[in-house]
Amino acid sequence: MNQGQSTGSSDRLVAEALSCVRGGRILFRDLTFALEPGQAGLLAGPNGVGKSSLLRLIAGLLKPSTGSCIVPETRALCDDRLALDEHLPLDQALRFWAKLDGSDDADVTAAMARAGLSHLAEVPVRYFSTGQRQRARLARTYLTDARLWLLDEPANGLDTDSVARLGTVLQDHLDNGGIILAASHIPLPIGFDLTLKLEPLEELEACL
Ligand SMILES: Nc1ncnc2c1ncn2[C@@H]1O[C@H](COP(=O)(O)OP(=O)(O)OP(=O)(O)O)[C@@H](O)[C@H]1O
Repeated sequence: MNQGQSTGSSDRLVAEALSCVRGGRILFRDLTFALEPGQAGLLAGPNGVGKSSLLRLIAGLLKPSTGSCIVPETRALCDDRLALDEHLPLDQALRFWAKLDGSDDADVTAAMARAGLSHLAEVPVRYFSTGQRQRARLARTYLTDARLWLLDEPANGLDTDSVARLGTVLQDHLDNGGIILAASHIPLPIGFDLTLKLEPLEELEACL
């Protein structure tokens, strides 16, 4: 097997001939694409086709089976894992990460406002509803100053107003030179420069 790499950093996201095998199955092969600062890419395709795997691979959490990837040095992955201490009120849970990221209290306040969660700052995260938890995940992403945002179903559980608010924040990120790669079954209210439609492959066995 030709082991792939996820190495190098730049202002751009460049994926070269990426392939991914999981559980003995080829999910995708020879995927090549690039996103420039200010550009957004949409990952589409049916359940289980490998969208989340591709995001994790670009985040550096999975190794490609073949190919390589050059990514901005700072990247944030927002997926269904809630990396916040559920026993803490939201503002304290976010402050924990702010300290590690070198952000300050004003950044925490701004991230909560952008996620529409200012009124829940003092509520323990464990009491949050489905949509509020999703907005808390997004607030954690907004708190980073990562150039590349990797968003896995960012609109899951959001009401109409929250989807619109998400669109505003995503557009701000692009306008500031950020890059977004998002997997979403729900239409997101931003323009995409690139759509990658992943198709199920026939092979049941890895043969890379
Ligand atoms: N840790 C793992 N080990 C083995 N196989 C895995 C692992 N995680 C995911 N898979 C498999 O990889 C395939 C792709 O999963 P992935 O979550 O990337 O799909 P997806 O396109 O994001 O799907 P969805 O639209 O349902 O979110 C699935 O068949 C899944 O069972």
